[in-house]
Amino acid sequence: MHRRIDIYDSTLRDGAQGEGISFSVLDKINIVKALDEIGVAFIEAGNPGSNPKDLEFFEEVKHLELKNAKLVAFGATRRRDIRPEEDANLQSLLIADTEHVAIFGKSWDFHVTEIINTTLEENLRMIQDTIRYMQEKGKKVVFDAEHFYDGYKNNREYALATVRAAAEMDVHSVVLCDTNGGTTPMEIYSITREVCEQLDVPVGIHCHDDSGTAVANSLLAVEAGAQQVQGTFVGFGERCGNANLAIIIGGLQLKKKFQCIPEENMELLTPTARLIAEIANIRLQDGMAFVGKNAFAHKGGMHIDGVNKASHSFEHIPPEAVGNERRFLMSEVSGRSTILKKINKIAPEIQKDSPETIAIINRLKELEHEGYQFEGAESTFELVIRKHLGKYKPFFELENFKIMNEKPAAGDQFSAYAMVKVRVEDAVKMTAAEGDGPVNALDKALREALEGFYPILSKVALTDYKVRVLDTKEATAAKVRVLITSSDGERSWTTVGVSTDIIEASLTALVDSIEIKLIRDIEEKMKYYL
Ligand SMILES: CC(=O)SCCNC(=O)CCNC(=O)[C@H](O)C(C)(C)COP(=O)(O)OP(=O)(O)OC[C@H]1O[C@@H](n2cnc3c(N)ncnc32)[C@H](O)[C@@H]1OP(=O)(O)O
Ligand SMILES: CC(=O)C(=O)O
Repeated sequence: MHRRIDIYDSTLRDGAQGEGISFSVLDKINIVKALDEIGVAFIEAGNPGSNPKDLEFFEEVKHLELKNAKLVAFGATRRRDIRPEEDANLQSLLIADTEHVAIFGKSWDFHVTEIINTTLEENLRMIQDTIRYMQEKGKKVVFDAEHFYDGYKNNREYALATVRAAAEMDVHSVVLCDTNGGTTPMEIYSITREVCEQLDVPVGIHCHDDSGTAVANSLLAVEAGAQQVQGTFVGFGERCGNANLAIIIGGLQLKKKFQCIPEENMELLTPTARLIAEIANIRLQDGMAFVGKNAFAHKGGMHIDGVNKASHSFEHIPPEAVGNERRFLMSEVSGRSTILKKINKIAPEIQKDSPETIAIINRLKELEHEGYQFEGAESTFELVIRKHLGKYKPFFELENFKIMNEKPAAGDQFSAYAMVKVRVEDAVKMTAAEGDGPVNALDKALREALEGFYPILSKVALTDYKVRVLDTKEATAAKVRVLITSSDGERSWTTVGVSTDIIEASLTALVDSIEIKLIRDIEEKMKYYL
């Protein structure tokens, strides 16, 4: 292992400056626990001078025992022309009662004279007075040199003077910020290297992603000598976001052998990223490196064939190393190896060259051509395989159904009614149900009709319903693809239907969903008796 890198997470401070992000005190506490568990060194947990919620949080968080991370409260240097003890924001920082505080100060001469409207000399005094005051109060100070790289490019001597002013005070670290996210990777490397050579205190890096290079910039800053990396765990933050720490940790620890978090916690990388996204109520991008749902999803037939022979043929690291998982996607670009894996779950005797394998691939391609997509709906594909192999017996027959829409809806509650007639062997049952729309009414009527025959269906609920119009030129006569996700509380599965009639497409997906549940039920029972 190379040197240790301090991971400094600002999800709760700079992350909270991202559009659409708002944490409750409990959300913040839960994120602190997750970050501590995975083993980041610092958690910049809020800006106590900004709002009462952050102050309340710092009061609450005192009761938490952290095993790895140190909490940091964040705020600006004192305002111009006043003493630190007169500055309300600095007083709030003290109330937060953390061992470390982060103080951001100006490093770009233009910001000093045009944004905070003071002199270059007063700004240097603001930096040193604030650090001294905090140190007198027993705090360890992280100094964030805001806009350092833009400042360096505009007035190198002055930018360096601001970080020297902080370093002379023997701060915990001086962090170089690419606040506007516009600095290129090689500029970051050479400027950071120069600063690291000049300062006697540890240097950190804080990048924003406005040029899409925040991760690359952070990695290069470490190569140039930075010892602390600031960012947010899944990358959200002001404007385009902050450097994504999950990706940085993956890159630094697995590829460059720096130690960012305890080695045994690397497998928490994906669960932690997903938990933080969940708490923040954002969707983690499927394509996110290391931790995204697609990071190890293989679609091309040749890739799948390669991965089955040797996983590193198309994977840069094993997914388990970061707690992620490999997925093989079913589609028209799948080869026989992928399809065979699915077929073998139902008929282990079938080989790659068996005529059944070829016939099922051809059927898959035909169906995709008609508008089906099985990537997210493998349950329907399982039924295609079963039907093709003769390993399928319908559980029921839908003899007929009728749907009525009503507008305005009676009592403003339901807008649609459905009647269905089903046959199970010689028994026939008719039911009617009302629903929030035709598909909801049909779903309810169908389940009600079948529950008498198959009580297990009472556990099934529809959890997601998506419609995609496939040929927009045809307007209302266009084909639609309906994806339905169902759950029985333990498992969820997705089925698909395609038709020019949205009701028919929904019905196909609904029937497949019910059949899959009944097949799983039989499989469970067989396992029990074997
Ligand atoms: C790059 C970064 O991400 S830095 C962090 C940015 N984060 C935030 O702004 C979120 C939290 N901020 C807030 O809640 C509020 O801005 C507060 C409570 C801190 C301050 O609110 P207000 O007193 O109403 O000031 P407002 O936000 O309008 O303006 C900022 C003030 O801070 C001053 N200021 C800005 N940076 C600094 C600094 N590094 N040192 C000292 N003063 C500063 C500005 O000069 C301005 O004061 P002025 O109006 O006297 O010129
Ligand atoms: C300090 C900070 O958040 C920045 O400069 O971007």
